[in-house]
Amino acid sequence: MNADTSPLAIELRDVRKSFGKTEIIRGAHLAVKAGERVAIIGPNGAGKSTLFNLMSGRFGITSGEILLNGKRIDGLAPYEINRMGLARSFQVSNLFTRLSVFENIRCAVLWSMGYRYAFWKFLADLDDANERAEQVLEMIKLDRKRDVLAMNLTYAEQRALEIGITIAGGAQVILLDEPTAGMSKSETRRFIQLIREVTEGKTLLTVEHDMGVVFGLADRIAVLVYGEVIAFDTPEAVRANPKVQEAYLGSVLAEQQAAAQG
Ligand SMILES: Nc1ncnc2c1ncn2[C@@H]1O[C@H](COP(=O)(O)OP(=O)(O)OP(=O)(O)O)[C@@H](O)[C@H]1O
Repeated sequence: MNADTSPLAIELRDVRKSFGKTEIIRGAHLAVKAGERVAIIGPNGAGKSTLFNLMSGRFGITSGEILLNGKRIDGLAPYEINRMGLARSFQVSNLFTRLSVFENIRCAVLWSMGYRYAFWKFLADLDDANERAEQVLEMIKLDRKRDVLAMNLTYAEQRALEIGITIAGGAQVILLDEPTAGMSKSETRRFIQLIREVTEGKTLLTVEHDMGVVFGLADRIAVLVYGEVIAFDTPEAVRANPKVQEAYLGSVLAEQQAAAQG
């Protein structure tokens, strides 16, 4: 019996999702504890991004249940799920490129406060929003770039700004879709550290292809193959799991090792 009684931050119960006649998520189960860092890995097309889209409410599920902090969220709109404490980043850039770094963060903060074009409310909230935006800028180490337009940042800085936008509202469950994609090795190393810092004490789920990032960041790894979670365990246990070796890791590790040597 499992003696660990930590509360669950996010739970998937027999989740299924079809696009037309094709079932992409085929009875996925996952139970992530509050404060855990989890990486979701798996072959291309396994359904990793789809799983994120289901958790964040971008797509509706076909059947099953998704719970956030013990409450059902399947069927809710993305903004409702966000206000309940789940925020996600996207593979594709989500920045306002013609706004400054500070304004990007402040927009995200105001949005999370439920600001909806009410001018009196906007004025009342502005001091709080400014303060929170400054805190986030420091956390993502872009305070010295606060007035730079987002389009003039380096690629790695833009990715950091995206993380800032994702955490701006104070969500406790953070979903990051390939946060280090396209970065050099040294940028990736620094970025893993940044992710660790800004998600300290929060629950983190990442979709990730880079095994260095996965093994450097995750407390537990979920392996998704053809829309099913075939393993969910510590990095060591996942690495040693023959089912995972056969379905995915064996070939990926060999490829990444060859690339590192070549
Ligand atoms: N909106 C959609 N409509 C139809 N099919 C979709 C849609 N979104 C995803 N799919 C299909 O679902 C499958 C899983 O896609 P998904 O992007 O979730 O995989 P993934 O594991 O994230 O892949 P990758 O590692 O390549 O990013 C793919 O076959 C994809 O074509």
